[in-house]
Amino acid sequence: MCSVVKGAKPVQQALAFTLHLRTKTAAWSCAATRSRVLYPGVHTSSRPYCSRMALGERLLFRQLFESASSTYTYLLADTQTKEAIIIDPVLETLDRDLKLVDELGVRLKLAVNTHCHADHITSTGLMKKRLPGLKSAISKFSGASADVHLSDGDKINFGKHHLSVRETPGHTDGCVTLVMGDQSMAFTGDALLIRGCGRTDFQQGCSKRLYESVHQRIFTLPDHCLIYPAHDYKGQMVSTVGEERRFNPRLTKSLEEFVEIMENLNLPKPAKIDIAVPANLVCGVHEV
Ligand SMILES: N[C@@H](CCC(=O)N[C@@H](CSS)C(=O)NCC(=O)O)C(=O)O
Ligand SMILES: [Fe+2]
Repeated sequence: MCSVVKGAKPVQQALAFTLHLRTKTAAWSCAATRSRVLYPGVHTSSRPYCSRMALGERLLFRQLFESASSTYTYLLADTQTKEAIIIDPVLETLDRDLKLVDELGVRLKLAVNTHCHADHITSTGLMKKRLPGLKSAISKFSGASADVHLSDGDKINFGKHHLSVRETPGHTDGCVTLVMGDQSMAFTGDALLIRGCGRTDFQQGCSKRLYESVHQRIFTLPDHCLIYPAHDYKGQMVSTVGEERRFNPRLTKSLEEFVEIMENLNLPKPAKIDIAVPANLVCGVHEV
């Protein structure tokens, strides 16, 4: 049964985190061909863990990409019970994602958004219509409607696996990072991007809060913990906590320098912000 267990205490969480050193050979896929198609001129084949398909016993893991908004969607499932969850699915790739779910024979139980996205419309609302029984989830601080409102410490169970919810506000009030139970991987949404981070100039953004979120709630994970963000604009697919702690050009700086950097990004606003935010506040579909 896939479920969200509310309000696990930090001590309980810590006990649940049994660091599982994986000695078995994981299944890998060849990243080179796909990378060349998706990102001409960008060579990612030197980082084979980018296309890691299974991290260990009974875990199915897929990283999917939506090219118009450069969004990553993640599918995770227990290969024995077939219970699955999807993170940050995009409207434009709904059919692709549902086809994959069908082909892999997994049962999607929960569609989670890491935050109320400003650049694309989520497919969670339409996905629920196509898959009766599917529930949606988003942070209680997002202001968005969903079947489940997530809080810090909640556990999202799927089969024998779970993701722990860590609130990581700053890009928006309702940003969460989802951490695998064994802390082997973290889905950081737009809080922490690879060698970057989410902007803080709209949707209640606050650079000081984001800095504290990343340092206190993400950089405290083990160095080997894989970082899977919601976006990448340079063809990068995965990083680690250790890498970002050492090489992130924004978050290796002092708080004061970070705030200064964020105040001077001068990014154009996302092209779809005026339609995406209102739509995402109602799960991606306006009720008629
Ligand atoms: N050009 C894109 C929007 C790009 C953008 O603003 N990305 C966001 C994440 S989506 S809310 C961001 O935080 N970027 C940080 C950065 O440093 O790039 C569009 O028009 O959609
Ligand atoms: Fe965002």
